[in-house]
Amino acid sequence: MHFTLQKSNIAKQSSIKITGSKSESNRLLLLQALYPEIELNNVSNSDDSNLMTNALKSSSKVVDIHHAGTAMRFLTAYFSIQEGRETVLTGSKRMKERPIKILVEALKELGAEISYVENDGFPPIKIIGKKLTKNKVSLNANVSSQYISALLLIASKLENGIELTLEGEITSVPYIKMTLSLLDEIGVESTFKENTITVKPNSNKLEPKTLTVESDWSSASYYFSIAALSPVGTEITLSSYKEHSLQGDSALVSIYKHFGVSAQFHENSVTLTKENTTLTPLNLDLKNAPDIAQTIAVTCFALSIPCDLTGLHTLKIKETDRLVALKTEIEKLGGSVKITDKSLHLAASTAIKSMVSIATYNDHRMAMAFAPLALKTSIVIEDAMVVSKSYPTFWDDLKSIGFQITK
Ligand SMILES: O=C(O)C1=C[C@@H](OP(=O)(O)O)[C@@H](O)[C@H](O)C1
Ligand SMILES: C=C(OP(=O)(O)O)C(=O)O
Repeated sequence: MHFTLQKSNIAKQSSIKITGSKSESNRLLLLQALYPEIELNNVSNSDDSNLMTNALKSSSKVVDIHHAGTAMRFLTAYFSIQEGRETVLTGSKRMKERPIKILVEALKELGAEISYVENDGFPPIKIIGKKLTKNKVSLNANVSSQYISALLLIASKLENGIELTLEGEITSVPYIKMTLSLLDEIGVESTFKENTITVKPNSNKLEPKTLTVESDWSSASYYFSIAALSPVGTEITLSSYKEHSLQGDSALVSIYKHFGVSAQFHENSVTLTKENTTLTPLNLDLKNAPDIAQTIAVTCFALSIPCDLTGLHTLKIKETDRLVALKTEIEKLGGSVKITDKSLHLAASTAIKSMVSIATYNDHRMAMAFAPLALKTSIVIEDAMVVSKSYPTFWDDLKSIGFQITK
């Protein structure tokens, strides 16, 4: 279903409650399956987290996780240690193009039994659950941190824990640190020194504990963009957020100062305020926060600021090739974009074309990143319900702050 967003003005003051982080949720759901004494609050209502919950409960042989990358990678590790169980883990057409070989090889090095059902190196995969007895493994850390988090999440259930050597430049580091912090919160010990991570085994029950998932910072990015495109004095309050987050995308707070957006934290929320600022070109390395690249590129386009975004080598294996998708859609709107396989250069724009129809390529972040442009001009977002992958109430929330949206 396509949505038309008429050129809109938003309320001077508004507030939004955003669902729990899908990254934290999908880690904690897996840990809860391993350690049922954990209780969770504010779990994400995203498709990806619902798919994770259902997959962990499912006893069927074929488990389909659709577009959910974290679920695919984390469950590959999880089913590898479900002794005696045979599982075929599959996903959407796009999931079958997202590489998994590095993780599969690492698990096999630990003793896992995994084979490819269709194409070598890609889902679907057949996993025969086993007791994994080895504990030392090394893997290339430059393709996806999700492979590393997957191994870390099951590590404490291995007889000897894990000693992981990370080769090459480590990408998306905050997501690895998030995994280790959550292990620490539930009482599993680990170390991360230089390029080696160790996790201690723990076959015992843990102290019963309730953990509250912080709301999703990647979802918050769209409100940083909205604030940046709004008149000076506009305030948007988002909950539930804290100043010291486990989520690397909380780097938004410092990044969006560049666009005149300040963030004040309260007990359980953060207020974004648009302030007067002089706009200058932006140079940014996003290897630690790849999911906010689309939001930032569109903010720059809307504000006519040239930008150079680097560290984007993981974008081409996400829900779509996000570099190509960004270039194609920004150029439809009148912008000029150059891409390599790891960077994006946006020239200063002159005008934004009106009523352009933005294709979303089964990528929630394409839909959400382009939506703030409605503060500048009318725009159509194709297949708008794609947002449910991470943020099902996105359009209702935009309406509640003043966006005029029709089907
Ligand atoms: O571990 C996680 O929760 C995630 C890690 C990142 O992936 P990569 O490590 O593949 O960049 C990120 O893009 C994804 O949305 C969520
Ligand atoms: C890349 C993403 O998700 P995943 O890799 O888990 O599919 C995302 O949410 O932007």
